[in-house]
Amino acid sequence: MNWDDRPEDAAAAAAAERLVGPAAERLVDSGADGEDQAVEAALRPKDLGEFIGQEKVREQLDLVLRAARARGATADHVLLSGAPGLGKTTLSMIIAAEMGAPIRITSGPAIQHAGDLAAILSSLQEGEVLFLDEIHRMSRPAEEMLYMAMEDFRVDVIVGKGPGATAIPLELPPFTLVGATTRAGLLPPPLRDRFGFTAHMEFYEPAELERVVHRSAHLLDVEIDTAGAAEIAGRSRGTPRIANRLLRRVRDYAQVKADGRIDREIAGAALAVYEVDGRGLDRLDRAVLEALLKLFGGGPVGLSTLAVAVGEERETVEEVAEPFLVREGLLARTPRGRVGTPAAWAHLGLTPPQRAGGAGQQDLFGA
Ligand SMILES: Nc1ncnc2c1ncn2[C@@H]1O[C@H](COP(=O)(O)OP(=O)(O)OP(=O)(O)O)[C@@H](O)[C@H]1O
Repeated sequence: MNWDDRPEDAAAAAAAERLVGPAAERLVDSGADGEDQAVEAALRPKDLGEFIGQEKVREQLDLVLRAARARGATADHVLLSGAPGLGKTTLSMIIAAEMGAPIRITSGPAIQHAGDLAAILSSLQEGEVLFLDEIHRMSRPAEEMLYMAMEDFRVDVIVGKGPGATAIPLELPPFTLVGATTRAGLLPPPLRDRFGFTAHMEFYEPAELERVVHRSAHLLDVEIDTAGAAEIAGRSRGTPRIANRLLRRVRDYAQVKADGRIDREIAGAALAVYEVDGRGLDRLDRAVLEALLKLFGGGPVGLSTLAVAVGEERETVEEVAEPFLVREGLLARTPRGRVGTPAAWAHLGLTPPQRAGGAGQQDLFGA
């Protein structure tokens, strides 16, 4: 039996108190929203020197780009993998800027037919950077066309249908493909192998995010002290996009409730209004943890049951709340279901129940 779907659990949970409503717009979502896109353009670092953190990636990329420039060649294709909001788009723009090349931006889902890709590729200028976001979501035929384009700078355009169809080879100017993906493991090996340089982007350390916050505050003309920046950085879930978004909300608060300057107290008070706690958990994250600990004694409990208890879709809990909770060591996915860790009990200020025979919560992790 799949422990996530036990009907008795679902029934029990359905009767349980609903802790929250549907997932609202989340301040701590690492994806971009409309407002972000406009501000992000202004806040993006323009060259590798301005790009904060990711030391190894920066060092390696710097070598790749310098060497290409020295040879007067187009840079090798680059694959960037990592969670949303860590700076993949920013890096692709930096690659273009460092190479003195124009950039074309598109995404996997936008390329459903090989013809869409052929149209883009055939209109590239020599040396141009093609940024393909969510490259793992491209259609199969487009992907196959991309193999040849990356390797030989050539595509075969199929004209006609059925037995009369002919392939017309089309020469392409040399270009640099920068592919971005949140799931490098989903890329077929033939595609992965065609990238000359692959970089995995890690979540940022609090000290790095503090620098991101200081830099953005400076660009937005906001006064902020070290403690205020640290407060925002600590709640930003390792993600520059979230740090920038929280900074903007704290700025609003500081303007309305104080004199516009941000310190630890103002940052803390502002983020309390937006229900982002000291560790970066928001209302949904805490609702999941609270249900897990308070309603189900810390688990193990099936995912569907947990989702019903918080009044959310199973996918929302699994894809939106859980990855961060797991990363933070607050929730564990065990074969018997979800379990709250000792750190989760501590974070919510609750005491774990003693199990029969004196077994504590930790014993569940061996399941
Ligand atoms: N290393 C960094 N230093 C300073 N700011 C950064 C850094 N990385 C990202 N940012 C800022 O974070 C925001 C989001 O970055 P970006 O759009 O590049 O992320 P992404 O990984 O492409 O996200 P997605 O996968 O959702 O497209 C931008 O405003 C950018 O300026």
